[in-house]
Amino acid sequence: MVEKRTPIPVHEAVRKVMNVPIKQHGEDVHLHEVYGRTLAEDLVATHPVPPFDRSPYDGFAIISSDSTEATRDNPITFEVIETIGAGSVCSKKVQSHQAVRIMTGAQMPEECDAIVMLELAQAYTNEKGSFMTIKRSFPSGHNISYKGEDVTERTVLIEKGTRINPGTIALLATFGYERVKVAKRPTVGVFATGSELLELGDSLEPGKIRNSNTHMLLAQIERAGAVPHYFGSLPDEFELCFEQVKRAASQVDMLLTTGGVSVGDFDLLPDVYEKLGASVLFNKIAMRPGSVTTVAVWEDTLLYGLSGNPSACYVGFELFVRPIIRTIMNDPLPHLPKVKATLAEDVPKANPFTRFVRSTIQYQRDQIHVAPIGFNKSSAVSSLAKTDAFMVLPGGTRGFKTGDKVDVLLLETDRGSEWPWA
Ligand SMILES: Nc1nc2c(c(=O)[nH]1)N[C@H]1C(S)=C(S)[C@@H](COP(=O)(O)OP(=O)(O)OC[C@H]3O[C@@H](n4cnc5c(N)ncnc54)[C@H](O)[C@@H]3O)O[C@H]1N2
Ligand code: MOO
Ligand SMILES: [Mg+2]
Repeated sequence: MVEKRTPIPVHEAVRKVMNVPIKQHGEDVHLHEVYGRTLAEDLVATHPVPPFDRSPYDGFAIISSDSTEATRDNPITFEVIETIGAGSVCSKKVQSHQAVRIMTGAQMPEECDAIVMLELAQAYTNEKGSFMTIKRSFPSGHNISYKGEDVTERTVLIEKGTRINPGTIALLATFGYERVKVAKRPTVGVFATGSELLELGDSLEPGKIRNSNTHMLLAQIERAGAVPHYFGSLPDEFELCFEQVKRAASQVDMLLTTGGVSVGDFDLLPDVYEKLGASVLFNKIAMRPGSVTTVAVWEDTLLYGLSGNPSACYVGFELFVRPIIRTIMNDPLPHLPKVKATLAEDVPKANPFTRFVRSTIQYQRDQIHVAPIGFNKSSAVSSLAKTDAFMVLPGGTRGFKTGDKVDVLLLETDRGSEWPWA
C-alpha cells in the first residue's frame, strides 16, 4: 500500500518550521567585509555628529553683532586674523571686528556665530594686513552646521537584525567601528539525490538529466545570506544515502536534499528520516508546486527534503528555508515580502491547493503588474530564470482573470516581511 499523506496548509507548515528552536551567534568582522551581513547588536551613537560646530561653506567666521549696521552704503570691514581649513582649529581669540577665513568642514572659532560665504565678502590685503568687507548684516547662527545636528549622542541609529548596506557602513565608519558584531551566517549543506543525475561536465545519456537543483540552491542560499556547502550527488541507494546524510547533517546548521521525498519506489528520504529517528514536522503541504516538501529535525539540525522537481525545489526553499536562515541572522522580517499586484493575463487553470506561480513583476505608473512565466509545471526549469516573484493564488475551483488583484511574494529584495500569511 502506498503511504497516504495528509496535506497541511502552507501557513501551518511555515509556522511549524519557524517554531523549531534555533541558535543565533555573533561574530566580529572587519568593516570591509560586512556589506550584506546583519547587525548582531544595536548601533548606538557614541558621540554627536558632527562632533563640533563647523562651517558648511568656504567663507569668513564673524561675530554676528559686528555686522548689524552693515549695508550697501555702510560697508563694514573686518581684520582677517587667521586662515583655517578643515582639520585645523583657530589658534587665536577672535575680537570684535575680526574675522577668520574658514573653509568647509573646519571647526567654528569659539567666539564666532555666523559664516559669511566667500562670494558675499570683498577680501583684500594691504601693508596693514588682511581684511574683508561686507555690505549686509548676518544674523547669529547664519550658516552654521551645529554639533549634533545630524545625530545626537546615544541615539539608537540602526537596530540589531538590520541588513548592512553602504549607508550603514558609512555610519559604522563614522563611529570608528573597525570590526563589527554581525550575525554569524548559518552553513547550509546541499545534496542532490537521484540515480538519473549527471554532473556539469557530463554529456547527456539515455534516461539521464543534468543536476540543476543543487546549483540553483547554492545560489538561493547565498541570496538569503547564508553560507552554502555542497556535498555532491547521491544515487538512489539507501545505505549510502543514509550514511552520507547522517555524516553531513552533523557538519552543518541545515541540510537540504533534493529529490526522493515522494512516494516512489526510489524515494528514499522518508526512510532515511525514519532510520535516523528524526522528527518529521510534515511531509505534505496543500500547495503547488512543492507539495511533497518535507521537513524533519534531527539533533540540532533541520533536514529539508525538497522536491526533485526544479520549480518545486525552488519554491520550497524560498518559503521554508529562507525565513529560518534570516531568523538565525537576527532579521526581524524573515519572510518574503508580500504586495498586491494586478494580474496582467488570465490564469485560468484552477487548483484545490494554494499555487505559487513563478511570475515576473513590472512597475507601471502607480501599479505593480504581475504575469506568470511560460511553462509553469512543477517540473519546469525554464520559467525559473525569469522569476522575480511568486503569485499566490489561493486554492479553490476558480481561475483568475486579467485585472484581478492578487498577492505577490517578491524575491529580489533585501527587505523581508513579518508574517505574510493570513
Ligand atoms: N504517485 C505519486 N507520484 C508523485 C506524487 C504523488 O503524490 N504521488 N507527487 C508528485 C509531485 S507533486 C512531485 S513534486 C514529485 C516529487 O518527486 P521527488 O521529490 O520524490 O523527486 P524525484 O522523484 O527524485 O524527482 C522528481 C523529478 O525531478 C527530477 N530531478 C530530481 N533531482 C533533480 C536535480 N537535482 N536537478 C534537476 N532535476 C531533478 C527528476 O529527474 C524527476 O523528473 O513527485 C511526483 N510524483
Ligand atoms: O510537490 Mo509537487 O511540486 O506539488 O508538483
Ligand atoms: Mg520521486
